[in-house]
Amino acid sequence: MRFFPAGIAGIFMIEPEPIRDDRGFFARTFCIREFAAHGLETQFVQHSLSYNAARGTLRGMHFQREPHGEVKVVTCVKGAIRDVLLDLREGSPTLGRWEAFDLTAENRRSLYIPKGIAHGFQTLEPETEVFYLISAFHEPQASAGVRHDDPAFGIDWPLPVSVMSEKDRAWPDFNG
Ligand SMILES: Cc1cn([C@H]2C[C@H](O)[C@@H](COP(=O)(O)OP(=O)(O)O[C@H]3O[C@@H](C)C(=O)[C@@H](O)[C@H]3O)O2)c(=O)[nH]c1=O
Repeated sequence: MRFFPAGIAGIFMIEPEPIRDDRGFFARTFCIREFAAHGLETQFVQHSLSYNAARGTLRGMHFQREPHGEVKVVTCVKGAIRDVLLDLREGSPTLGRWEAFDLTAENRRSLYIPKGIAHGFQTLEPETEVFYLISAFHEPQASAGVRHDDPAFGIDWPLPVSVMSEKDRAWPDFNG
């Protein structure tokens, strides 16, 4: 695997290194040793799948409050997404900054998302599936979010929103 640090500290884009032969390839997508060598979380207590029927579906921007902060590794295994990461870590030099990445079934890229980073994505194709490794258990009381169009951040989304949850429409304005 190759690990590329993003502009926001602590975020990595990860690419598999396929070993090819006549049948296709074999590629490692997670390795405790390699993650540990990069100082990354290695314990992922939940693996989850997000299926999205329509192009333009938007989920986000989500994080869990401490002490239930979660590290996530996100991979698009079918279709394509524009994935957006927003730094909400108190004291971070990039607090309030966001960064976007295209993850597709074809490019097979993953994103390593540290605690305190809000995460969201919009599907670029119908029938899109997103696979997660998550380091903490789901704690509904600790779930938090900011609106995808909060003027405090000015996130650029690629498409008009086709489908979104009521919860995600209703996140209040960010007040620092
Ligand atoms: C996230 C999550 C949801 N659920 C349940 C709650 C609810 O009934 C249903 C759908 O939940 P949500 O509406 O929160 O699903 P969704 O909006 O897809 O939530 C996800 O969004 C992206 C952007 C992330 O970064 C993820 O960490 C997660 O927050 O699944 C779990 O049981 N475990 C989980 O870990």
